[in-house]
Amino acid sequence: MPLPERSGTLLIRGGTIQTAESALRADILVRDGIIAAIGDGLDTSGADVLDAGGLLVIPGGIDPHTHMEMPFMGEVSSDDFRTGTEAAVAGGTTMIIDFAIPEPGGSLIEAWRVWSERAKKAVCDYAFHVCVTHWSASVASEMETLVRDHGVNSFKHFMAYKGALMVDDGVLLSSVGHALSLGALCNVHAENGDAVAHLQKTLLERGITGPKGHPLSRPPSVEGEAAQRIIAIADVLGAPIYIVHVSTADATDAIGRARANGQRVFGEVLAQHLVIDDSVYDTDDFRSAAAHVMSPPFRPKSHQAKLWAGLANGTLQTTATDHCCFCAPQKANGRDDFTKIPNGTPGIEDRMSVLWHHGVRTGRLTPAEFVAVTSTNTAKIFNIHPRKGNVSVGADADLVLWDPNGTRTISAATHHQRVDYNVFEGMEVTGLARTTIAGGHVVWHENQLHTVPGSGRYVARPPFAPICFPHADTGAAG
Ligand SMILES: NC(=O)NCCC(=O)O
Ligand SMILES: [Zn+2]
Ligand SMILES: [Zn+2]
Repeated sequence: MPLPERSGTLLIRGGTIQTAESALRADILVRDGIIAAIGDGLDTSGADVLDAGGLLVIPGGIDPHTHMEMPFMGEVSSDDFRTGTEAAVAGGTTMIIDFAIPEPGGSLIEAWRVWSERAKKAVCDYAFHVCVTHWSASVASEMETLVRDHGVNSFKHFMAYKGALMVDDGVLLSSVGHALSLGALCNVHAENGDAVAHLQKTLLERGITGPKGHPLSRPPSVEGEAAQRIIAIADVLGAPIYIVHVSTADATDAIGRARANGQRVFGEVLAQHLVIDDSVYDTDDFRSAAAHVMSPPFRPKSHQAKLWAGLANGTLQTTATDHCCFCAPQKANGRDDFTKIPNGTPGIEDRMSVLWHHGVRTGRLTPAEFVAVTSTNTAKIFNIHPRKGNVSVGADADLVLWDPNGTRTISAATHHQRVDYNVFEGMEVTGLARTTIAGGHVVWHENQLHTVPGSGRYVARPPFAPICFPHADTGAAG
């Protein structure tokens, strides 16, 4: 089928609309980037037609955790906002939330400006969590400005990376408490950074300098302890909290207990952690082992069942990729010292297929749950629903014509990510994006990109997401 012109009006005909709630056979009329009508027998004069026969029409994926062109560990991650978002749309993701990270001791607003400049070449919509890496009166005041004037409703904290991004409990208490008063949600990378630093030192002293030392320096209990600690801090303050890249049974259980007690704790899991285990470090091939160095590291396989169950039973709500690419020459910085290997793995192009193949096709997730954990729940938690993560009249036309039976083999040889390996290399997956529509325009169709750098828009996110701040939603005293 030929590619429709960028005419502004598009009819998606013959598909089954799959949302997080239901499946419905209906056509969709898109006008000026917005879903204008849903139904049969729509007035479609002048519209370009996309045939969705045999396909599902789903909300475009939202990846709430990416790091495009991020300076980190002496390098800059290799996918920029153009290449990274092109890879995103090729895989059915139409929005990312990246992280603006201040210089040490620096301004949060300046970081937001720097990242806004970098993101101007994005081909799909984007937003930023802003990182809090230190505490002062000016940080508090900048958080307020970011929420009020810049559409930021989430702040990120690292409990790991001692001597760089890590914050202590005092900073966490101040920041989470302040964010609560602003109606903003705090994100946390939960690993005990002191324990990691201690174990790294001990391992190096014992002569363990290769990538095998990486998982040994970050055992599951390091994540479990930090998850419990931030949950306790949030409980003390009565604040919601969002834990990024949950990789262990330990942290999943901690979130489950907190939620059972009524705490608003949200958990994110990465596509990579769901299907790849720690056997990737069990090799003397430095390049291959270093390629898999990310934090938290890949875990013993036994953790994966808990992560999948967490997604299915609602303990974990979102899936992400922590897309953070470093090529082999960058990873080689740590050839003689695993603590110097830039941490991060790619994933943005393959998250949706991996989730469909290993989630839906195995019966772990229903198609509705797939939509919930790939877009809708993220849109609700970060307060951009129903504009995003949704197929309804008035919503943004970020849509994917999803082929539930289409098959492809994942490979760095064919992917669009600007990185020289793929952690899912050779994996044959069923379920793929035939066509991706971002902001009403076809950006991926029949295996071809049709993107326009700069067509992505910044998405301002208002504070007090109802799912995080139910008191604010009802008007009751909080
Ligand atoms: N995850 C990772 O290894 N790199 C990116 C930074 C972070 O999210 O911790
Ligand atoms: Zn992290
Ligand atoms: Zn990250």
